[in-house]
Amino acid sequence: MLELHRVTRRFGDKTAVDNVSLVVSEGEMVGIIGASGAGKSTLLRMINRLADVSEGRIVYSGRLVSGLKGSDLRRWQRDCAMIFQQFNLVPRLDVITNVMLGRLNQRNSLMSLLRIFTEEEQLLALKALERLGIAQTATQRAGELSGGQQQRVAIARALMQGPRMMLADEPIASLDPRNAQVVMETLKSINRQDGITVITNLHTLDTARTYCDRIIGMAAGRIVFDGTPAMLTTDVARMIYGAEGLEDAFSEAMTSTSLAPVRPRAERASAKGNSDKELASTGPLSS
Ligand SMILES: Nc1ncnc2c1ncn2[C@@H]1O[C@H](COP(=O)(O)OP(=O)(O)OP(=O)(O)O)[C@@H](O)[C@H]1O
Repeated sequence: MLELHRVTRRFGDKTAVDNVSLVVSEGEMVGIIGASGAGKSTLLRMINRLADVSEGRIVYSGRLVSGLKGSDLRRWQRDCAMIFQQFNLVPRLDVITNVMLGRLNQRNSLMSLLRIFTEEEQLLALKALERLGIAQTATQRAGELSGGQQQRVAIARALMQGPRMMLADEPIASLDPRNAQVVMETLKSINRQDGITVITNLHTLDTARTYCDRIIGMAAGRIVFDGTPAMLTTDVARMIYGAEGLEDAFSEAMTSTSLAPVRPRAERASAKGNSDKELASTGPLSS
């Protein structure tokens, strides 16, 4: 169980996250929504300890995460994998090496420095890529892949860490609706099949509603809504986004997964371009 107790983060005189308390149970799939600047990224970054809390405590399974240092902190960051909007891969390295980099926290520094990976690690990386339907890209440079493929490589890298929790900071914000859908289905499958807790920041309401069991709404650094998708009415959305932000939250121009009803794989494969090849190879996750 992850617990946040009265967590605040300030940057100078700006309060990005304001007195947030929250409990997330093992195996939940939680979406965090809110207007730009609401504090969603800062909240996730504090959980992963990419940012420190200014006040308050973060506890996981009884351990004070917000106080961890050195190897304990590295172990936590391995248990609590994070993926980002911009994928954060090493573009000039091949895909499989990028995935194996997910093991860095678990190996000695000389082997890491020389990028020597064991056969077992290579097999694990291939398995992760296979699961995400992109094993055929293993030897390609990561920078040559489409955005949707790159995000799946990032998820494979996160899986290599053997995490207990996966944090995703706007994982679909740079993707077209169809790739966004594939990535969200992947996260859902990781949550359902592996029992990994997933907490993801999302821009649009429909995506949160479709994929998450629980939605947390933030505004001005505070939690203003915490409930099921069914409880997320238009009035609640107005409170989260403000009247002027509401249109954006529902906007089809923003990344949304609602525009792309899943078509049979064969149909998708016969459609145009690279992204369709990619979708044709996504395996059971995209079906
Ligand atoms: N490193 C930083 N230094 C100064 N201010 C920051 C920093 N990081 C975040 N902030 C500020 O804190 C507030 C919350 O930012 P945050 O990125 O957490 O919001 P967000 O809800 O994730 O927004 P977006 O959806 O645009 O990513 C914003 O006003 C932002 O400008």
